[in-house]
Amino acid sequence: MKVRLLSIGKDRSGLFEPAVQEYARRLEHYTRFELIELTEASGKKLKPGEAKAAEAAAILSKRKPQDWVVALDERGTLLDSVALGRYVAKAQTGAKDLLFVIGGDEGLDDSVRAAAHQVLSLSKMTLPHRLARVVLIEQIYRAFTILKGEPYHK
Ligand SMILES: C[S@@+](CC[C@H](N)C(=O)[O-])C[C@H]1O[C@@H](n2cnc3c(N)ncnc32)[C@H](O)[C@@H]1O
Repeated sequence: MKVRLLSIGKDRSGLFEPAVQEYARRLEHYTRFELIELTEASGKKLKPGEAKAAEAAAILSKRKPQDWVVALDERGTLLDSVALGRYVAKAQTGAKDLLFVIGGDEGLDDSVRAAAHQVLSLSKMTLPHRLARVVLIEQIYRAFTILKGEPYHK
């Protein structure tokens, strides 16, 4: 299976990128994995709603027919790590790929949530999107170690 993690905008602080790259490297041991970064539309002098719609069009153009789209949103469903592992296993069994999507400063457009197979919350709190990205990639890595019965998850 292939897992892709799509996000909007660059990590200008550089705080989280080393951790993301480390988990991306580790994930390659378990699955085909790709990080996708799309340019923020908010810097293009668009109104907030227009920026979200432009980002949504770019996000949805990356979908492939075999993808299950998982939209990250604080209002989504809270899963524990074992349940995320079960979700990954279900996708694997169904010969599906996973496309995880993290929004930009303005969040995700309704059209992305509507197109998603799952809207996933990492917490009820709002996280900066770059921090959400590192938490999510660690949880994807953890899910694969759970499926392999490895001791990483205690
Ligand atoms: C700064 S947040 C956007 C907040 C925006 N006000 C909203 O209503 O969505 C940027 C992105 O980070 C991700 N994110 C932030 N907190 C999250 C959480 N608790 N659970 C899941 N994703 C989160 C989402 O993908 C969100 O679109």
